[in-house]
Amino acid sequence: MALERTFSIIKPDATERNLTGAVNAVIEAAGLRIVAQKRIRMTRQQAETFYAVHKERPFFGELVDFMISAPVVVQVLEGENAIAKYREVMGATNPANAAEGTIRKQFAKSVGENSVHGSDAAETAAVEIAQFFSGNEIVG
Ligand SMILES: Nc1ncnc2c1ncn2[C@@H]1O[C@H](COP(=O)(O)OP(=O)(O)OP(=O)(O)O)[C@@H](O)[C@H]1O
Repeated sequence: MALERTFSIIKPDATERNLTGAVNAVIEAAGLRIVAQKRIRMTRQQAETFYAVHKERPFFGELVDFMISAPVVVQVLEGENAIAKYREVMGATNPANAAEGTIRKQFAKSVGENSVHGSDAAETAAVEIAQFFSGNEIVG
C-alpha cells in the first residue's frame, strides 16, 4: 500500500488545555508521521471556508466561533492508509460514542469541542492540505 497523506487539526479545546503533545503522542504511536505542522489562529473566513460543507447545519455558527476562539495546530500526517487510520485513531465525532484509547475518548469535551479534525477522503485531504500548506512546508 502506498503512503497516503491526511490533514489534521488539533482544535481550540485541546490547544487551550495544552494537549498538543498528548495528541501528537497518540498520532505517532499509531504509526502516523507528522510531516508538517504549524500553530495558527484561524480567521473567520478560513474557518467558514474550511467547514463550508456544513453551512446549512444548525451548529455552523457555533462551530466557526469555536474554531476561531483560540489557536489551532494544523498538520499533515503521512502513513499507510493514513486517512482511514487517523479517523480510527480520532474516534467517533461524539466522544460519548468513541472507542477506548481514541483521541476523542481521552480528550474531547463534547460533540462540538471534540479536540481533532481529520480528512474523510483523499479528495478532501488534498483540498484541506492545500488550504493551509504550501508544498515546500511538507517534509516527508
Ligand atoms: N451536533 C453538533 N453540535 C455541535 N457541533 C457539531 C455537531 N456535529 C458536528 N459538530 C462539529 O462539526 C464538526 C464536523 O462534523 P462532522 O459530522 O463532519 O464530524 P467529523 O467528520 O467527525 O469531524 P471533523 O470533520 O471535524 O473531522 C465536528 O467535528 C464537530 O466539531
